Amino acid sequence: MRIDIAAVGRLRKGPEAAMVADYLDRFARTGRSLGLPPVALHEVEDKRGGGMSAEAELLSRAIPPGAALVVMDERGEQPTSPDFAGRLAGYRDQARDLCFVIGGADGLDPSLRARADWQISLGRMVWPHMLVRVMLAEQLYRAATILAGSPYHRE
Ligand SMILES: C[S@@+](CC[C@H](N)C(=O)[O-])C[C@H]1O[C@@H](n2cnc3c(N)ncnc32)[C@H](O)[C@@H]1O
Repeated sequence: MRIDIAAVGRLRKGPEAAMVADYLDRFARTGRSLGLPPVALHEVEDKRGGGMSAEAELLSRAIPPGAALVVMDERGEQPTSPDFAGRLAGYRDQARDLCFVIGGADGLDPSLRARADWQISLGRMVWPHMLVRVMLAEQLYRAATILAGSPYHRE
């Protein structure tokens, strides 16, 4: 199994980058004994102003063939953290690769959303894509702690 995040935009050094790195590092350490691999982050940038369709093309190249496509979108399903952890464990148990996709300022091209295996919403409000990276990284770490039975997550 591999886990990737494909995201539009380059995250410069700063608080969001530090938080993403910290949560992904914690995920890697907690996930090791659970059979969960470290997350690889792929940033894509369309410098030609081609909009969502050009971004979709770049994102598609970053999605490993055969990986379950998990699109982050405010219109998606709103799983609980234990649900999210359970689904993550399910993909691991099937040895299925997983790729999370986060759009840019204009959002994700409908063609990408249409072929998603799962659309996850972090609430119905729209968040800046850099914060979505932080929240996704935190939820991955939280999921690993839930699967490990550690007391980080409390209901
Ligand atoms: C600034 S938002 C783009 C919003 C855009 N207006 C749209 O209609 O999609 C950038 C990206 O962050 C992610 N995002 C923003 N809010 C989200 C939410 N509530 N839940 C899940 N993902 C979200 C999505 O991947 C989105 O494409």
